Amino acid sequence: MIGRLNHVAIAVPDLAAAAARYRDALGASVGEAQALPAHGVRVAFVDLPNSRVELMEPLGEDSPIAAFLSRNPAGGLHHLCYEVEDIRAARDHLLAAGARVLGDGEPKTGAHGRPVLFLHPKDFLGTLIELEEV
Ligand SMILES: CC[C@H](C(=O)O)C(=O)SCCNC(=O)CCNC(=O)[C@H](O)C(C)(C)COP(=O)(O)OP(=O)(O)OC[C@H]1O[C@@H](n2cnc3c(N)ncnc32)[C@H](O)[C@@H]1OP(=O)(O)O
Ligand SMILES: [Co+2]
Repeated sequence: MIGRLNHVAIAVPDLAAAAARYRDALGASVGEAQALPAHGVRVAFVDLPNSRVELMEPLGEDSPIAAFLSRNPAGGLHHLCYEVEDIRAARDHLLAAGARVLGDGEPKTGAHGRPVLFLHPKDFLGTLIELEEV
């Protein structure tokens, strides 16, 4: 069911500082920051030869990554995003298998303009998983 690794996300307290660190210390190519108010984050993608890193800072009062950052004030690995061909079929398969799909279970539009869903970290070895339909 899951295909390519689309991105690995890092939650950070300061996106500009994180982007500068990747650019200056690691010589990475970091895209423009994009605010995603519907998701409560501002993100910038680090493009790599075989995948991407998503740097994310909280946006707004109810950011879903605020609590994570209070537990990890310097930042930390936040989620893995896998690609799927049919996100609703994947969701239904996972629900039937007893996994928890976060939110109301309806795919939302992600940073790449494609449908995404999140799976509870406690159901997947302590790892928050995002699925993105491609
Ligand atoms: C979609 C746009 C963009 C894109 O790529 O296109 C993005 O990726 S946006 C990313 C930001 N949005 C989300 O992360 C949405 C899904 N996340 C959530 O709904 C919450 O973050 C949630 C429910 C996973 C965690 O909420 P919270 O941090 O408030 O903590 P809880 O007390 O509810 O957590 C329960 C339990 O899980 C552990 N936890 C929390 N976050 C993570 C994590 N990222 N990785 C691993 N484990 C996590 C937390 O420590 C608690 O564990 P416990 O042992 O019970 O203390
Ligand atoms: Co993501």
